[in-house]
Amino acid sequence: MEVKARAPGKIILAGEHAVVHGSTAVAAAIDLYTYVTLRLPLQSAAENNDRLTLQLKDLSLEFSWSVSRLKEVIPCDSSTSSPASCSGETLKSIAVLVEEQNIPEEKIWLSSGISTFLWLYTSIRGFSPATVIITTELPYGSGLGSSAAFCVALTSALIASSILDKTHHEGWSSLDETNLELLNKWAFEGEKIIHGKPSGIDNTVSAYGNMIKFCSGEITRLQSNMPLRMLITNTKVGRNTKALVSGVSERTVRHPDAMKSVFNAVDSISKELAAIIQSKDQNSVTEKEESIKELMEINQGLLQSMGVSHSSIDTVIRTTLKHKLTSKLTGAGGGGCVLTLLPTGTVVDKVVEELESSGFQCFTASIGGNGAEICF
Ligand SMILES: Nc1ncnc2c1ncn2[C@@H]1O[C@H](COP(=O)(O)OP(=O)(O)OP(=O)(O)O)[C@@H](O)[C@H]1O
Ligand SMILES: C[C@@](O)(CCO)CC(=O)[O-]
Ligand SMILES: [Mg+2]
Repeated sequence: MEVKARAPGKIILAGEHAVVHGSTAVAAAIDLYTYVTLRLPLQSAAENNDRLTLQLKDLSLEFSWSVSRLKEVIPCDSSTSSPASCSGETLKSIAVLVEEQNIPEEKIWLSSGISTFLWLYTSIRGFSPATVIITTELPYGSGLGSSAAFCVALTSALIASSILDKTHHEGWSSLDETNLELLNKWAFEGEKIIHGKPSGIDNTVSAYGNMIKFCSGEITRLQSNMPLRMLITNTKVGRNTKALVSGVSERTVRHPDAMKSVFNAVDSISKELAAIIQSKDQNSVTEKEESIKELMEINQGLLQSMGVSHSSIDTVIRTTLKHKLTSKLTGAGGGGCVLTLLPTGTVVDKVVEELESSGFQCFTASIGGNGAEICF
């Protein structure tokens, strides 16, 4: 049997980092996906094939464990029908299984993803053989939610494999609300292994799609009433969300009052942004775009004060400003991707040429599309 699933990456329009500390944030799905194919052997063949294999196709990497080895190392009680956190002890056992795979040194950043794979797989499907093939259109570790798309797509495929009604649909179809809620909870637990202390916004927007306002786990789906175009520039500076999130937490412990004010300001920015995007009033689009521009500028300043910007991000901001365009980092920062608002009528050729001549990679993506989907 074969099940396919896909889940989108995201951009955060306002509120990253502060959202981890209880502020509101606004995020939208983008039309770049992570795809998972789950191949389960037929019952008769399962006896001869007792392996769980993970293929990361884009990286030409394959990892494989015998099911008996998994059973020997991973505590059995980790298999449960309702989403629960991976204990420190289980994570240590899983790390042993990951180390045995001798991941190439230059790809060692994959370790947390592979641990998450082993944990989600064995928790949801138990100790059974399968081949899981993963491909992605998202750059890894660049602020576009590659980790969340990975967790959501994987969990969608695992949950879909246990849905009994496998009526064949043409193409991709979404999951029902109950399964969406379930997979989102599992994906959040997976994100914890990769991010340490995620807010849950990335897995939620990847699971549900569209555009959302998110605050302390509360989701409000937003209906955009204006055109919103963003240029995405990948600085190609590698970074890791877990380290950046914990850096902000450490700063918060050192300066609780000052940081509280920063997080409050971000909360106001996100709420105002959500209101502008949803507003049906006939204010000219130009006026709304001017307000969004200013909010992005203030948000970027606050992200700078949280210590998560980077000289490469500053270069993108300066370059786009020469073309009268406003930018802010998106996702965890520290490098990664930068968003530039493209007001109606903007011609991007010149600014893209200048950014790319500095070694950055630019692209546009459609904002606010589908969430997790499956295909039998
Ligand atoms: N397709 C994938 N296959 C395996 N592991 C993946 C995949 N995508 C992401 N990961 C894991 O997620 C890690 C990157 O997650 P990280 O949260 O640091 O960045 P991001 O999710 O791209 O950006 P952000 O969290 O800022 O949106 C990788 O180092 C890897 O461990
Ligand atoms: C930096 C952060 O706010 C967003 C990463 O895309 C982390 C999180 O919310 O989990
Ligand atoms: Mg991430």
